[in-house]
Amino acid sequence: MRICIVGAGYVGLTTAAALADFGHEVICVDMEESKIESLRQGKVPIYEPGLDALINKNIKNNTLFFSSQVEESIKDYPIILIAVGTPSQEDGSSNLTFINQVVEVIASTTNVYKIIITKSTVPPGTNEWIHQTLVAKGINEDLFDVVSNPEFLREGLALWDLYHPNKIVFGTKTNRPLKELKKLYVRGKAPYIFTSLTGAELIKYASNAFLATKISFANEMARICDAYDVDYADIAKGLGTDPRIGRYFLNSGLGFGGSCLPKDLSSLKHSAIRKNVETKLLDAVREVNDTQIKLYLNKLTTEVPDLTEKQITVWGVTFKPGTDDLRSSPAITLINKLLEKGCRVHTHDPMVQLELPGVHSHTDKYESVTNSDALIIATEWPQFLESDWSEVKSRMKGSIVLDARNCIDEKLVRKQGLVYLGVGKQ
Ligand SMILES: NC(=O)c1ccc[n+]([C@@H]2O[C@H](COP(=O)([O-])OP(=O)(O)OC[C@H]3O[C@@H](n4cnc5c(N)ncnc54)[C@H](O)[C@@H]3O)[C@@H](O)[C@H]2O)c1
Ligand SMILES: O=c1ccn([C@@H]2O[C@H](COP(=O)(O)OP(=O)(O)O[C@H]3O[C@H](CO)[C@@H](O)[C@H](O)[C@H]3O)[C@@H](O)[C@H]2O)c(=O)[nH]1
Repeated sequence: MRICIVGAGYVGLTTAAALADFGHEVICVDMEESKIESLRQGKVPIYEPGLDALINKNIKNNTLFFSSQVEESIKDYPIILIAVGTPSQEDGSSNLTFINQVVEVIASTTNVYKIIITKSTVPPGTNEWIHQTLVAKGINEDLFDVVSNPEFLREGLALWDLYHPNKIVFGTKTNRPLKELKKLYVRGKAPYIFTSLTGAELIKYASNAFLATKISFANEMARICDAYDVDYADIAKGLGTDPRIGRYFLNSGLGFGGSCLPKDLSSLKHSAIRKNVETKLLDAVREVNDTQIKLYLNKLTTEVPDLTEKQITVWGVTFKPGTDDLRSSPAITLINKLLEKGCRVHTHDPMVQLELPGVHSHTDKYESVTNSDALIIATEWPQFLESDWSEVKSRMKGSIVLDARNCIDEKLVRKQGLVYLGVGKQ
């Protein structure tokens, strides 16, 4: 099949590489010319394991192309897959400017039948709106089908997820595009979930809201464990053995960040309010998450009451391990709070040299702790788990290790005479 993917961001690029590898002819277009230019030369602007090699393989095989001629490509291709960003607005609702731009182009260029697939995460009612807008702009309903096909990939594991989906969701208005849609992906044993346009949109929001709920539940349980001197890891293990609960997404720590969970939670709340539906649970999930950083900072100030002029090292700045993505990273929020309190902040991250005023970034993790009063682990990169704690101790001025992802073996840290702090970790 010939597919035009609009948006060469995280989802656009990973999906383009996978679909080209599945045997389709794929063109990935973006309005950012410099991005397209470097992609044409095989330079991939994001870090995702395996993506660089896959993109270059497909470019060589002539199955994957890049272009900044957005309009021409949309006109030329029979299947349009929209993967543009849908960022949060100040009130928490989704900014649909980029979706609107693409719909405008589709409306002005469609004169033969097209399947228009929305992969971007969009609020309930958006795909219905796309359909109605095209009709209102004079495009005959015989000339298009709108499909809501949300994406569930995780950053850092994006290609694995695209090759091994656990479900494929298609929201449609009619059965007409189904035959073509079934040729799109490698499905394995994943079930198809066929639903309405709005049903598919809500499956995506419900998934991310549920994952966020699990994390906030874990964080609240860790607070209770802390108060009762119980190790939360035991609780997570106990909970996780029940298949009705499952062990995934029960790790406590600084809370959830990234480009999706916080944004989608806010957008879902906004969509509910627009229909006068109360969101007490979603509000509580957000509240717990918003107070996690304060909780860890309070833990730190029990040992270091005045943080002014203290040198604090933060290990891990990305929103989770395995990515270079800093979008809504809890580590960055933490760093900004430390700067506000007058700390001198040093950082180390295996992927990112942080460029932030007032922050000293180091490529070497041991060098980053030299003369520091405290070390905070903000992202659970595997490299941190295997640290030489005697080396850390010998370089630090102070002795506090605040494990804000509950990922370090506290016995190894304490053995070196360091003070180990965690929430729900004794
Ligand atoms: N990042 C993820 O892990 C992930 C996973 C599942 C779903 N999603 C959803 O997928 C969507 C895209 O996310 P992302 O992280 O890939 O976004 P992104 O911001 O990384 O990339 C979006 C790209 O779209 C381009 N673009 C915007 N408007 C355009 C236009 N009119 N024409 C051509 N190009 C245009 C931008 O230049 C940018 O390169 C969002 O709705 C997001 O919620 C993201
Ligand atoms: O037990 C856990 C698991 C995760 N997190 C945090 O939650 C955030 C999100 O993690 P994750 O869900 O792995 O990252 P994303 O790559 O943003 O993926 C989510 O968001 C995507 C975009 O919508 C969806 O496609 C994915 O299915 C969904 O997992 C990160 O800050 C993690 O540190 C925890 O605090 N505890």
